[in-house]
Amino acid sequence: MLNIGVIGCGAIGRDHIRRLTDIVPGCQVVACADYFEESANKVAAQYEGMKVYKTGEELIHAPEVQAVVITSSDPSHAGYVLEALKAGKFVFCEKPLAQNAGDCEKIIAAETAHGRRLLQVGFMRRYDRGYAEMKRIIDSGELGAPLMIHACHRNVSQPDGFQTEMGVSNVAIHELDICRWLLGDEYESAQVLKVRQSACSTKGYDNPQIVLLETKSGARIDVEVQVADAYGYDIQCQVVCEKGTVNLPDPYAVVKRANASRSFPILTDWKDRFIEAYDIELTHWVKTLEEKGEPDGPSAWDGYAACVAADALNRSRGTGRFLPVETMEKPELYR
Ligand SMILES: NC(=O)c1ccc[n+]([C@@H]2O[C@H](COP(=O)([O-])OP(=O)(O)OC[C@H]3O[C@@H](n4cnc5c(N)ncnc54)[C@H](O)[C@@H]3O)[C@@H](O)[C@H]2O)c1
Ligand SMILES: O[C@H]1[C@H](O)[C@@H](O)[C@H](O)[C@@H](O)[C@H]1O
Repeated sequence: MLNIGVIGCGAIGRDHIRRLTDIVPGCQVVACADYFEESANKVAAQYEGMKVYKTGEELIHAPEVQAVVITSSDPSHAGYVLEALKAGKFVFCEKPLAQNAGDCEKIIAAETAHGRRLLQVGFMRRYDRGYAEMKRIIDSGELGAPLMIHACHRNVSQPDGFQTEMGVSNVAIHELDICRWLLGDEYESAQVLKVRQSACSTKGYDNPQIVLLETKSGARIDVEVQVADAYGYDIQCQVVCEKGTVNLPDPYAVVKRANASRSFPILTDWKDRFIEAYDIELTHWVKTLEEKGEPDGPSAWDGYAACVAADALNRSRGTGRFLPVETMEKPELYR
């Protein structure tokens, strides 16, 4: 039985605690912490024997905690990951791995010093059945080489404090990971464009933005990033290959026929849209720790590659130019 401590008791922290308790076999959440102690106390009160720590650092070093799940806000990720690696503990960190590529490099240095993997990054889309089937078809070669990806990432709205850069570093970071995974390719250059702005966002951040990427093999990717669309949580992805295309399926929904129309609901929350992917992701994580003694899901290198692209995109804003996406040499541990 793997004893887990969770740092961050907000939306996804609570959701992961629920699934680690009710769905995922072979583990239990024994501790939690949150910047607002009250949030952690409220969560712990719902689960028997769950201990609350005042700080994330105390939780990481608690002797009963064997693995740490980081679900606190983006700026806190790198510090907690480094602390967990210092303690030699397994760590699952929600995306993004860090706020910039430089912090990811520190994490890579800390993990490679151990000589084995301890960290997995929460790029759960790799565990979604739709994306997995798209990858299987692309990898089979039956459609020839992939040439282009057209994707879009639409959220209903954003909380206060959301900023333009987060449209890339927090939101499109999922596409930055899934596109290089689908194509088995790396990025060469990147540019973000501002387009005609939507009246749905009046809070000072750019919406929509278009993320453009070119890969090393010359494939082109465009991602519409709409962080306040006022209608639903809508994730689309089409990979165009030489001899055909593959599309991400829409989530299961019953079609209703009434009042002279056919209709089906569109989800509004990422929790529901990727519920199965999160379940599979964390089940796989716990299973591999138990069976192999280390994780095999998205690595520090994957977290880093996405952050390098995100940094280039955010630097490109307003320049009208594609900027190079340059990574350091890939350490042996991640090959
Ligand atoms: N993989 C996914 O699809 C997915 C989905 C949602 C969120 N996330 C990621 O998970 C993280 C949390 O997102 P959320 O939607 O739950 O946000 P949230 O705001 O609902 O929750 C964040 C929680 O972290 C706490 N917190 C903030 N700074 C902290 C610190 N330094 N130490 C301890 N606790 C701290 C806050 O008090 C809050 O309770 C974000 O990094 C986000 O990018 C990933
Ligand atoms: O933190 C969330 C989460 O990662 C969702 O999957 C994404 O769609 C949202 O845009 C983001 O804010």
